[in-house]
Amino acid sequence: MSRSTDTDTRREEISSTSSPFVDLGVRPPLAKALHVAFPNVKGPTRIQADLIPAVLTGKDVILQDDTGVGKSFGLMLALLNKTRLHFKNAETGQLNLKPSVTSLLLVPHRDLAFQFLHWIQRIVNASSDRPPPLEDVVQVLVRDGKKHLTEGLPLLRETPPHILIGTPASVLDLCREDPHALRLEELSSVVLDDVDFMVETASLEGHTPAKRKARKNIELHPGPARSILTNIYGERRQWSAPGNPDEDAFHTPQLVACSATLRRHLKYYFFNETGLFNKDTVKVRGSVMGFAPANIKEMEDVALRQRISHHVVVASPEGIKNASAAVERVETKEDDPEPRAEEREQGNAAEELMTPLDDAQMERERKFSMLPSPFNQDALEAVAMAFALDVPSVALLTIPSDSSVHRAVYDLRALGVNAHGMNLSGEDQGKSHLLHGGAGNYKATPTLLIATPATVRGIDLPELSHVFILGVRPLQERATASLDTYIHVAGRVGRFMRSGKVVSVVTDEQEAEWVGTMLKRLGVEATRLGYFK
Ligand SMILES: Nc1ncnc2c1ncn2[C@@H]1O[C@H](COP(=O)(O)OP(=O)(O)OP(=O)(O)O)[C@@H](O)[C@H]1O
Repeated sequence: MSRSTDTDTRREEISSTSSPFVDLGVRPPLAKALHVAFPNVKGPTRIQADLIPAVLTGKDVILQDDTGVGKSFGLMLALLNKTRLHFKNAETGQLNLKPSVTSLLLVPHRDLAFQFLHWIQRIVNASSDRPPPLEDVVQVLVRDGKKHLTEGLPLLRETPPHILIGTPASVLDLCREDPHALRLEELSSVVLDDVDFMVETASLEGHTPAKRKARKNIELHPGPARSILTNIYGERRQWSAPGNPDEDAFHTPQLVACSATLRRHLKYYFFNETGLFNKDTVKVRGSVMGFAPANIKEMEDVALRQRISHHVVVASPEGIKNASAAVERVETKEDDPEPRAEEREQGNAAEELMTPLDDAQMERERKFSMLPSPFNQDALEAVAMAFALDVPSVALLTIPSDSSVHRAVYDLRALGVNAHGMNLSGEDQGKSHLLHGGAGNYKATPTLLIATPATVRGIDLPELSHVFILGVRPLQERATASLDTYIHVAGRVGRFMRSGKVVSVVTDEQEAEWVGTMLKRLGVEATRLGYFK
């Protein structure tokens, strides 16, 4: 007789109760596996209650809501719930016995692909005592040397998964290598999470030479996501023209696009310029692009923006201090006590607070020790100090996209920080923090994960309490893009009732002022950190 486990008991308990997800159209076995895998997910968030049924209708969906409200998680559930697709045999016209890829989920970077993979893996493992092989359900295709072609492509041909998750560049590589492997136009759905980062568009306003050049540039170099979309949907406008007798015979996959930031020019591209979206597209929209709540009653699942505090710290040879415009913080009873140094003062030597590096990283360390650092050392010291005083478990540091993550890791480790480049397929680099239960886990060695703004979009690390941002200044020329970047980077904290701090580290008051202006546009102001002057 087999021993019963906690998971078995939980599955039995759940089988006798109905799930609010079932009311949205989620099949009971999936709802049951969801509750076993994610016991904290008791019911849908407000946006999921709209989004899941919308995706399940099969119509096109455009979705916009704040960061951290469950958009990606809801998309994953809807895609898992879809009926498995079988392509028709091109010669006989009969449905193939072997199932095909049902949905293609395009994401802007590899770590988001791995995050989805981990979520799905957890649900698959909870689905039964003998779960199906993971590769039947989901596969990830990211550029990793040529591995996506030498290993990913043969696996995809042999075992087409229900959901294929990939970056646009890797999917385009695959389609060029073997145009028949994926049969893009026959898929059931194509989903773009964080679409604005994958499909580049330029502002429609203004006819300055710089703006004209930006628009021309996009035309000449459309980028992989645009190429894939044109490939699949390029003829849609022509076929869906009113009065076209063949309109119904023309199948294209459902198109779903989602982000917290959807600017007007992107919508124009989708609806007016290209006609990629169908005319009966469902628009799912929550609160949009700001940190100030529009309506307090609606804040229940809108990531509780008040719980993110924003800080601007000026680091210079004269010392580290709060920006002069920063205001005193008004304490609320939910606020975390600060600083947290006492939780960290367990008598640990600095070395014990470091998790080891792998061989490649060690080799890099040796090289870096011979070269001067490109980073402002005052700024790094400010990060190191705030990390030591205030971070209980995990923090994130974003550095400008043209800087070296490896070098930042090296420099911060030299300052005693347990720093790692973020890589959600590696344990110390983030994977182990992906599925943890959230705040309160102070036992693990505190870790600072380092990444560029582009590679943190959509990432959800439940224990994350702090985001440090270095190098806001280079983004100045493109104010709207900078604002969107800030929204996505800052949105890694303050998710699902958790609090969090966003600390922009700048090197002079002028830069601090610029950040202050940007915060004003978001409806918030910088508050002082108690442990800096
Ligand atoms: N219904 C739910 N109940 C409780 N927690 C949930 C629910 N749905 C999602 N979550 C959790 O909320 C977190 C954020 O979800 P998700 O990443 O989907 O947000 P998002 O809106 O896509 O954010 P972003 O715009 O930053 O990508 C995840 O940790 C997820 O496990």
